[in-house]
Amino acid sequence: MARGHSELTRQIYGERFPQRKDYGKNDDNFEFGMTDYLRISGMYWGLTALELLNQTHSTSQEEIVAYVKNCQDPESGGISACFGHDPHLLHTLSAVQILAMYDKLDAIDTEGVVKYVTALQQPDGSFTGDKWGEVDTRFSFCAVATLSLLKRLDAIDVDNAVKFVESCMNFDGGFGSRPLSESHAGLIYCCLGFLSVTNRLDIVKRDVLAWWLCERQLPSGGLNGRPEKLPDVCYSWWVLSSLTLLGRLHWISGEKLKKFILACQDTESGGFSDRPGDVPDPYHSVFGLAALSLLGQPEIKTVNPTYCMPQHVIDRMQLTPQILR
Ligand SMILES: COc1ccc(S(=O)(=O)N2Cc3cc(C#N)ccc3N(Cc3cncn3C)C[C@H]2Cc2ccccc2)cc1
Ligand SMILES: [Zn+2]
Repeated sequence: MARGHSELTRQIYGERFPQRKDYGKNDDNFEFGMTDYLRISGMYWGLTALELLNQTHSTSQEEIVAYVKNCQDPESGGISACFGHDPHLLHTLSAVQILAMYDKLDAIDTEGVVKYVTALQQPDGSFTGDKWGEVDTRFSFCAVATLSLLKRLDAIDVDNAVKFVESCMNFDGGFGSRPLSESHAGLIYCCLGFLSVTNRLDIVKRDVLAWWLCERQLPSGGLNGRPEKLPDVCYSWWVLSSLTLLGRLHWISGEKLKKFILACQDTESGGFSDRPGDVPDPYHSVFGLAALSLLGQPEIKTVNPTYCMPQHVIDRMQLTPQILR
């Protein structure tokens, strides 16, 4: 099993390794400034990793909730990665996931979030990521995941949103960013997560897609995101969660994959990197842990394959995203 839980905690907060990457409160250091653009998502990655490890964290929930609240744009209702940045669907979802984990959704203007998400739906059913207009199936998932966590899926045209995602399905059963875009494991997870939330997994070519997904496994045991690409720990999550939603997790070798994921854990800090020997980070740490959870690692709490959040949070919220058995 992954080395000490507290080592990963230190990796994320850097308290015991000041010379190492400090993701902590030291807001005048270089890394802190250079990661402003992803801060609230970085918080979701780090805090979810700690929740899956059943670790309390050194930063108080009140401080975290206050930070998230401060990132909500009063005008649009959207939430940004960092105070003063533009709101975006990616970060709005991360913010709602964090608050849902702590049962503190009432700390923000939830109707403002509903207004922001609803305003991003396009006539063809798709969603843009923000006001600058980039359409991507990633944002379809962010939209319905956010609204379902707020119990407000009624605010959008779900049937039209499903029609757009269905239009992005390829001959290989996979999905891309937009119609006719190449299949990619990350987008397949987003589209299956979208269909799981909207209870429309019936439209998927189940075994054609499951076959494409299990062919992501390489001799190293690791998974890649597209044919001919290198393995990467974050694809462990995208592919495994997708196979779990399809009821086909057993189509890959869990033992070989577990060996690859553990080979990516940094022996000094406890964090996970994309590939063995690379620098660890909170993103690959949470997706490595979440993948190990799907593989049944007993020391890690059960993760929900649709939301990438602790299952006990989804249960408390009485959410029942569709999963094919
Ligand atoms: C280190 O250069 C980067 C490059 C991009 C980004 S990013 O745009 O914010 N982002 C999130 C991300 C976070 C971290 C961490 N900590 C590290 C990487 C990484 N990538 C890049 C990556 C991951 N696997 C291989 N690659 C090259 C994905 C990317 C896109 C994404 C955003 C949100 C949700 C899912 C995926 C951040 C850092
Ligand atoms: Zn990666």
